[in-house]
Amino acid sequence: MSHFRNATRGGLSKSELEAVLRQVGAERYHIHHPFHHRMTSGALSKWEMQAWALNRYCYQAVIPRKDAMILAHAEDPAFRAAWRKRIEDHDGEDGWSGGIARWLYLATSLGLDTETVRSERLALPATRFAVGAYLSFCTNRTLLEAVASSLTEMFSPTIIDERVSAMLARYDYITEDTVAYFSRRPEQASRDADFALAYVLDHADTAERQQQAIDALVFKCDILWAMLDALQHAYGEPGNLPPGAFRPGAAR
Ligand SMILES: O=C(O)c1cc(C(=O)O)c2c(n1)C(=O)C(=O)c1cc(C(=O)O)[nH]c1-2
Repeated sequence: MSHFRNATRGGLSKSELEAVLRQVGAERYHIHHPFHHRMTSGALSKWEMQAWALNRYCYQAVIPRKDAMILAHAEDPAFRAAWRKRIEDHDGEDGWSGGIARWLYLATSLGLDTETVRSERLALPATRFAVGAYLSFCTNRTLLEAVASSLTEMFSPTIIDERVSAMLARYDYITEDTVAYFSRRPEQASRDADFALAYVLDHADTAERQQQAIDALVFKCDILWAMLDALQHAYGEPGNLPPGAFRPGAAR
C-alpha cells in the first residue's frame, strides 16, 4: 500500500480523491504485469493462452455473485436498480446468455472443453484464492469499500483494447469471433465505472472513508495482479505447475 497510505490526510476534495484513485490504477493495474506484456508481444504459447482463459473464467463466474452481495448491502432501491444491470450483463436472461456464456465461448474457441472450464477443477490454487478473496471482500466490507473495489473498471477499456488488438494481430488461431466477449465490455465498463465513481466520490465524505476507498481499489488491483502472478509462475517456468492444474491436452 506504500505511498497510498495516509493519502487523504485532513481530507480530500472530490477531484483530489478522484485523482488519487486514478493514480492507483496508473501505477498498479494489471496492464503493467509481465504476463500481460508477454500476451501482447505474442510470446504466449497456445496452452498458456488456454490457461489464461480457463483461470480467468473463475473471475468471470464470481463477478455476479459479488455483485449480488453488493445488492444485499444496498438499502437504496435506485442504487439496486442501477447495480443489478451488472448481474444481467453477466448472467443474461437465463444464466447462459450473458458475459459468462460469452467467456465460455472464448475458452471453447481456444480448444477447451465447456464442462472442464465450468467445473473450475483445473484452475490454479492461487486463482481460486484470489477470486475467493474478492467475493469475501464484497461480503464483509462496507458498501463503500465494495463499490470502490469495482473501480478497476475505470481502467479496463484500455487494457481490453491493447489485449484484443494484440490477440488478433499476433496469434493466428484467434479470430474476431474468439474475442467477441470483449466487444461489449468497454461500453458496459464505462457505464458501470461512471456510476461507481460518482457513488464513491459522494459517499467517501470523511478522510477515513476516503482512505478506505483508496485501499479498496489497491486491494482489487492486487487481486488482478495476483491472478496473473499465478499464471506467470505456473506456466512461465517448467517445474512450477501445481498438481492437478491445467496442462496441455488436459481439458479436451
Ligand atoms: O479484461 C480485463 O482486464 C477486465 C478487468 C476488469 C477489472 O478491471 O476488474 C473486469 C473485466 N475485465 C470484466 O470483463 C468484467 O466483467 C469486470 C467486472 C468487474 C468488477 O470488478 O465488477 N471487473 C471487471
